[in-house]
Amino acid sequence: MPEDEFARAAAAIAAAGRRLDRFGWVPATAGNISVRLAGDRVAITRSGGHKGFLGPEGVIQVGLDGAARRAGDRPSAETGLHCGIYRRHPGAGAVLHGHSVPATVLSRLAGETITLAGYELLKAFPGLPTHEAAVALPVFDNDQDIGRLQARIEARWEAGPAPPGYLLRGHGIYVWGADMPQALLRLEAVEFMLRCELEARRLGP
Ligand SMILES: CSCCC(=O)C(=O)COP(=O)(O)O
Ligand SMILES: [Zn+2]
Repeated sequence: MPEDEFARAAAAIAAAGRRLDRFGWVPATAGNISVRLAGDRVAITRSGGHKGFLGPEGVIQVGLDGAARRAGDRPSAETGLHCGIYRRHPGAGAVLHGHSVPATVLSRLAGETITLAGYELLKAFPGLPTHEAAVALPVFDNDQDIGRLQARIEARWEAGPAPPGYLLRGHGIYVWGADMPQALLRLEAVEFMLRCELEARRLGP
């Protein structure tokens, strides 16, 4: 029943918000979280709420075009990025966006990618059975025009295979998975590796 599906998705989103908040990845009202629903619908956080304290009204429904299903609802300002992921990657079932210190700082220092290599936790990414592999996370310049930003992201996806995540310069990170547990696992793995990269830079050569 669609209402049960939405209630389950809203509960998973609220639990994920509490988890991201515990790590300090959604300061102030930063971050947004979504789950794909049947029938080209998406459950997504309302804009402007604290993602660590999501109540029953904190999650709403949009279509895959990003439009709110209920008049007057204001979905996340970054809904277009979530819907862009679901449209392009049919296997995506949940999307997480956070503003951690490592993602924010490293994306400011990076070029077009951040390469994570030699970490055991790379195994959390699809198709990487050993720690000897590498993942090149795309880094896009931030843009308040979400449609324009999404067009640049799609152009990158058109250019070839890309990992299930990217960074926005000086802003934060997007990661997705087949479902919420997989999205959380990937986000935690990549955040751990970004923290290691930041720590290594502090220590110097
Ligand atoms: C207060 S953070 C600025 C907006 C942002 O980047 C974000 O992640 C939260 O926006 P939302 O509309 O999803 O609350
Ligand atoms: Zn954001």
